Amino acid sequence: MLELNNISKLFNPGTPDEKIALMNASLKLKPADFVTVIGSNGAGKSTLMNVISGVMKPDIGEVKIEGKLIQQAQEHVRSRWIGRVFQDPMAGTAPRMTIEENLTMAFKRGKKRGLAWGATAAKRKLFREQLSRLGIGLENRMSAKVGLLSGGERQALSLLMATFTQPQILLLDEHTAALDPARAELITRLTEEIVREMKLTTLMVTHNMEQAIRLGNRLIMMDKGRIILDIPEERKANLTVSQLLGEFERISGHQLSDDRVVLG
Ligand SMILES: Nc1ncnc2c1ncn2[C@@H]1O[C@H](COP(=O)(O)OP(=O)(O)OP(=O)(O)O)[C@@H](O)[C@H]1O
Repeated sequence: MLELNNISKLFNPGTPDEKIALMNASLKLKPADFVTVIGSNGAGKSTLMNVISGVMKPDIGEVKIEGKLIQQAQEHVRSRWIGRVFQDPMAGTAPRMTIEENLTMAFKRGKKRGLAWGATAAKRKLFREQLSRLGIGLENRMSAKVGLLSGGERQALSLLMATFTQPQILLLDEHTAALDPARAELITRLTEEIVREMKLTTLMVTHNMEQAIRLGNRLIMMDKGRIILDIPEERKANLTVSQLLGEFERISGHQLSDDRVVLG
């Protein structure tokens, strides 16, 4: 499904400010893989997401979706195949537009099959159905401006918009980190449901170690631009947070230094 081959990305190469963001990173995701990603500060997690979504071009290496090289495709073109939810609830939606207008944008981006663009009543019915899945009453507020929603509501809408057209890849970039615990729990539950129901191939960066173990079927660890460990489902199922941190230390030779780490 998604294939990264020997991706490297340096910032400010050849200067005293040189930073290795990715170094020879390779990763293959099978359809419906749900992979959680943890790592130290500056390990390259966001850069990995940026290289996949087309925000950044790698210096070297290949990005493939379903066997096709996509590194020449611009970010807006890739957004047909790739859905992304950011940490900032303000990032994925347009605040001055209504919920319905925001959903229309997401709908247009992917052009959901089988529904004519002009069929307004059918479109509205679909939006209402999708919103009611979130279970937070947004289906009754379709003409409300998105800027008026709470952070949690907005992030739920961002998640819905990112997955609306069943993207081939879903990127979740610390998407619960800026929310209070109750809202983070809601978004986590919705994520699990949507990913499972739609069988989405998903990559989720998190600072929450318990979440990294509990969610998904694979866990990868990053350090200094490299993927240092790839833990399959069987091993992940019985892992504890202290074993996970011990494993990180054993392989990287140092403790996980993450100023936003949540142990669980
Ligand atoms: N635009 C940029 N210009 C210069 N250096 C950058 C840029 N973006 C990232 N870096 C550097 O690349 C390295 C990887 O950064 P990245 O943001 O991918 O790490 P991360 O794992 O997401 O970190 P964190 O968990 O702290 O957010 C870091 O050393 C960072 O300082």
